[in-house]
Amino acid sequence: MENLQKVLIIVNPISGNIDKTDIVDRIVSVLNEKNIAFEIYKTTGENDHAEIVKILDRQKFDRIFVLGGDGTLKMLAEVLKDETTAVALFPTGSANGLSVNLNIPDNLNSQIDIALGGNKISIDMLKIEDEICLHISDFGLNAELIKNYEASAIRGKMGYLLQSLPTLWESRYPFDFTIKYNDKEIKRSGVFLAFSNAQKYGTGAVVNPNAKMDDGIFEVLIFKDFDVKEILKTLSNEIEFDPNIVEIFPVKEVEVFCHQPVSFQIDGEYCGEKEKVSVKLSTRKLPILIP
Ligand SMILES: Nc1ncnc2c1ncn2[C@@H]1O[C@H](COP(=O)(O)OP(=O)(O)OP(=O)(O)O)[C@@H](O)[C@H]1O
Repeated sequence: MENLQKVLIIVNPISGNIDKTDIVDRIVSVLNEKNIAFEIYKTTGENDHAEIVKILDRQKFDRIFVLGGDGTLKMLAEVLKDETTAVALFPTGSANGLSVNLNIPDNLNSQIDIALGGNKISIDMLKIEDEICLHISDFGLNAELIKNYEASAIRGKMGYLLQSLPTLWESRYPFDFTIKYNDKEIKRSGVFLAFSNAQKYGTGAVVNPNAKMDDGIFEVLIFKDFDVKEILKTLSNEIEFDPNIVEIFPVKEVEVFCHQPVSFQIDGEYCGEKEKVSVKLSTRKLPILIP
């Protein structure tokens, strides 16, 4: 174990509808046993970016523990400028896509061991206009599903399942895209187009089987048709898609223009309908502790 002096613990009290008191108590008792100082910040949902910047400006932390979902982590990623402070995940959101991709276990003691251990990966982050994306962002059918899910009362996987048929029924797919990258311009039609730095969605569906989160590139994925056979492959561990249905290519920077406004999402948060987005690798990476 590195010589850890001080840890910042960021707790989102509402994420995933989970009471985190016992989790925090357990973490605190381990830190006390090991004589590691700590500070706890509870998010409020208002002004958290600015409050965390103030805390990080005031002092240096060796580690930051995050108890929340993808949204809480993304908020930290947007303000954490010091790439030597590694982040530990305690996945407690309704969507924990990054933890799923990094194989963070469910067991709290294992999570604490990882958080205090020395195994790290510095993941690439995507910059989409002014926002950070940590794993997958997309145009089309999946973003429409997230929009309908956010408007419904039922959370979790069942909530997504219940919204899947109405989403398919109402969708105006296929969507027409013009994609500009590496001085090329191509036109494609598809049910969804994703920018992906990760292999899977938080639900576990594998859409970008060969992705590496720290390789300095990300992938553009286009599902050209609503093909049940190819969609079922995302739920298995099969890693070869039919190239006539699924096109995947690596980029460092890309611009996508839609021929009409299309639903768009970043890391599971619906962002409205958009006609154009520019995506590039962030100049910063995010160091995360892994098993
Ligand atoms: N104390 C709080 N009260 C209400 N909202 C909060 C609070 N703290 C953080 N938030 C909100 O929590 C969201 C981030 O939650 P996160 O994505 O980490 O977990 P989640 O369970 O996946 O949440 P969601 O179901 O809303 O996506 C942000 O929208 C943030 O504004």
